[in-house]
Amino acid sequence: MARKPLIAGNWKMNLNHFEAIALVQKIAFSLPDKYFDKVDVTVLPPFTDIRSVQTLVEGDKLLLTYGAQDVSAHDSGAFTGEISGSMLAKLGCTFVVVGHSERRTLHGEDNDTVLAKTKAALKNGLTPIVCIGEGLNIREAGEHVAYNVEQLRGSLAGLSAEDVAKVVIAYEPVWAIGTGRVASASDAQEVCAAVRAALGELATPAVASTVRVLYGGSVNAKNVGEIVGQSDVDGALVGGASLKADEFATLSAIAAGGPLP
Ligand SMILES: O=C(CO)COP(=O)(O)O
Repeated sequence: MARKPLIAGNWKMNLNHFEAIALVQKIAFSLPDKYFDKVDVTVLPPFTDIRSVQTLVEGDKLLLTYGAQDVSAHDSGAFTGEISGSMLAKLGCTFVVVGHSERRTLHGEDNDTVLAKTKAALKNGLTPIVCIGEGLNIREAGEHVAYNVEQLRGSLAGLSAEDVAKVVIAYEPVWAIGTGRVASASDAQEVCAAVRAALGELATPAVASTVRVLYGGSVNAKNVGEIVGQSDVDGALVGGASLKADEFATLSAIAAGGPLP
């Protein structure tokens, strides 16, 4: 079954709400509506920008969507500093990133936490973009496929096939994030294909054939074409290049199959 590519811009901790509005306006201007038949485009700003992005997207009826970079595993209550899935849903978010390697590494999130956050997203009608990815030592030891499959299983453990059908997976090798060192297209394909096979076992092959599996790590307008050209890679989770409107629009257009805007 044909899967519509998804280009997701993870802004990380960059841009205040004024800057967010300017960037979304520029992306929308650079990427005419016709592209959205062939690619889904979403931006994932910091929490403090989301209300402003919502106002712009709804007010101007933009076709791009938006989401958040994290969600609490809890519904509400005494969790200082956390943001719940229902709060994000109320702001019209479509997606939420869970288990980004920066959260796994810098904030000690393990697969159980990622699973709890994935469930919190699903419970609130948000599409979780569940991130997995190996460090350099694992890649160099040649254990990357098994490692990623294990992380996937742990992060989705016990979900029904119906719920697995609602997630997006992002394979982001840690050594390729923000380093300029992009995995080769065949490296991306190797792990994304293994992810799809594992999804087939966790749910069913029919479900696995519908789930979008993204690649992330130093994606830009120059390399996105080859990466999303792989049969099991259905788009990209883009960091640095998502902060540049022209480049993000161009790489989204390439994922749509062109022409360039
Ligand atoms: O972590 C990433 C997206 O979530 C990738 O970041 P870069 O594209 O900056 O390498």
